[in-house]
Amino acid sequence: MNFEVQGIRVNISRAHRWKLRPHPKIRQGKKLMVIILDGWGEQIPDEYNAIHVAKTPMMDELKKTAPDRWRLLRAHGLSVGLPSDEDMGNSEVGHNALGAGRIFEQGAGLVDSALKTGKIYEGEGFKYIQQAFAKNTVHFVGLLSDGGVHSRANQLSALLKGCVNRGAKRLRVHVLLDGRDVAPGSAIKYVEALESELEELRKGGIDAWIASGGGRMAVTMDRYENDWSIVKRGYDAQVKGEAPHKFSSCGEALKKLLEMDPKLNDQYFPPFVIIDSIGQPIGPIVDDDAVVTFNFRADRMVMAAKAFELEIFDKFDRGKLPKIKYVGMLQYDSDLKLPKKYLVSPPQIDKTSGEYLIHNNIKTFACSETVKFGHVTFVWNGNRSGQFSHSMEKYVQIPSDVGIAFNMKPEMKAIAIAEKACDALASGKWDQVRVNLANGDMVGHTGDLNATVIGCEAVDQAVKIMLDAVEVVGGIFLITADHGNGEDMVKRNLKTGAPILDKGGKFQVLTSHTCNPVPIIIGGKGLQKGVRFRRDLPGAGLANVAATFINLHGFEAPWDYEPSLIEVLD
Ligand SMILES: O=C(O)[C@@H](CO)OP(=O)(O)O
Ligand SMILES: [Mn+2]
Ligand SMILES: [Mn+2]
Repeated sequence: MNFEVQGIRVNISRAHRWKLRPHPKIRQGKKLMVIILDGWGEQIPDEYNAIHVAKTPMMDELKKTAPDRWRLLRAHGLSVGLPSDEDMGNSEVGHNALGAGRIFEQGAGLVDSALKTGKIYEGEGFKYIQQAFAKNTVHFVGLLSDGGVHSRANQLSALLKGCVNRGAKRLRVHVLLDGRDVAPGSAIKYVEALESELEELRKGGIDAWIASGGGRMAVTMDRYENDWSIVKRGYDAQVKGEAPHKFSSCGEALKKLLEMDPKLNDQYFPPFVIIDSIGQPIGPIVDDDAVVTFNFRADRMVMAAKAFELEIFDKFDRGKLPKIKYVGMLQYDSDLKLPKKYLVSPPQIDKTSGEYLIHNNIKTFACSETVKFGHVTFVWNGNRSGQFSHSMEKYVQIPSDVGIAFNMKPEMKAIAIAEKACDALASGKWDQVRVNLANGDMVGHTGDLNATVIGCEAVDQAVKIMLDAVEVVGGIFLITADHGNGEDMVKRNLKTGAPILDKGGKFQVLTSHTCNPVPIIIGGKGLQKGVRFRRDLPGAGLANVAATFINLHGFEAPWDYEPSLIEVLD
């Protein structure tokens, strides 16, 4: 559409037309169930593939009986906006792509470029922390590994050096141990590397130490307000210098805590504080210090950001809040403007499918359990809090189990989520019912193969319950996943695919996501005859899904979305 402003002809980009054209062949008005299986990839069907070992009659049948409506999608690397195809997928980039229908360069790559070009040092965020360089301490809080899902150790190293080169004199690092995106037991490797970097800095006259630490699942990195006590433990160690365990170095902490509990996985290490020779913590966060949370991924930093920044805060007793200069590596929530200051601007994910749907009168119900709730809402909507429309969208959260590792209850809330979804569908109020089933991922991350098998069986049962409900209303279903995890529970020789065994013949557990493709399946009584997957998009990925479900709702997808996966044969 064209119009004139002050004599200049302006063309309103087609992207801003929220009204979508009716699909030429697919009718509107069918109910659509969108099911995201978290951490459910496709991989060699052997004994270390929990999804293969699990009894999954529903998913097996869908694969066998509808070859035109079952295919694989890329869910890692460049297909989801990560720096390279060596990068495994993750929930944030996966759900961003699913919901936005396009590929956006994600935090990992944005931080890499900002560090490489030096732009990171020119922004408002850096200038803010720079005020603490001359007389105060700069603290770095974040996940120490090269998993690349939430953070990357080489970005921390570059930032530490960048701060020193620009005048910082006193640095403290508060490390969160991984063992989830990287091998369990590998934390020591990252700690040693960091300790030697800090030692180098000390040789140059900089006062630089690791000041506290703990495992990511026990300290700081909770998400979606599942368990504030995790954030409190981190806050107490980092800010107050208080923790149940005190050691003279981080290396010693890891060694001693492992001696106390040899089975302890890095991600569950209790909080610890490093103390000096007279027993005082060497790096509590105090007035006028600067604090950087160096994770680029939002979900597991939002709560800590609130604890560091919000004046009004009632989640736990912070004591006297020090007056700090706090920045995030990225802004973690652009709607809440949290944190206010940050080093790198997050991806601007706009015009997501959810917003199009409400403009086209498609009403959405979204549901998951707490640990994945934000994935099908906040992350799906381009890291945007809340609903686009309160009357046209409803988001329901089923409380996750708290205080246990998920291999203790691997069924998680799959059945409860399925039942909620069925009720929503049967109510007739909602056109799209969207759920995330967490088991393949959350149980997969524990590295417990048997428990993951049980978790995947629960997922299959939940899928069956939901597909039966779709059948009753004559609707359509679309099942896919955000990345792999449960389909591979063992470290493999990259060339042969053979499992790597340790000296005792035991397999080496894989707790991380994978680079495997994920399935996508469509079906249901309401699916128009002749609809099948196109054959000309062999390299399609998660970003092609949004156009696909917009078609299934009976609309043409926005022109700038990645192409739809389906075609309709006459
Ligand atoms: O647990 C998490 O934070 C990540 C892995 O680091 O998993 P997901 O991307 O599936 O949320
Ligand atoms: Mn996930
Ligand atoms: Mn995961």
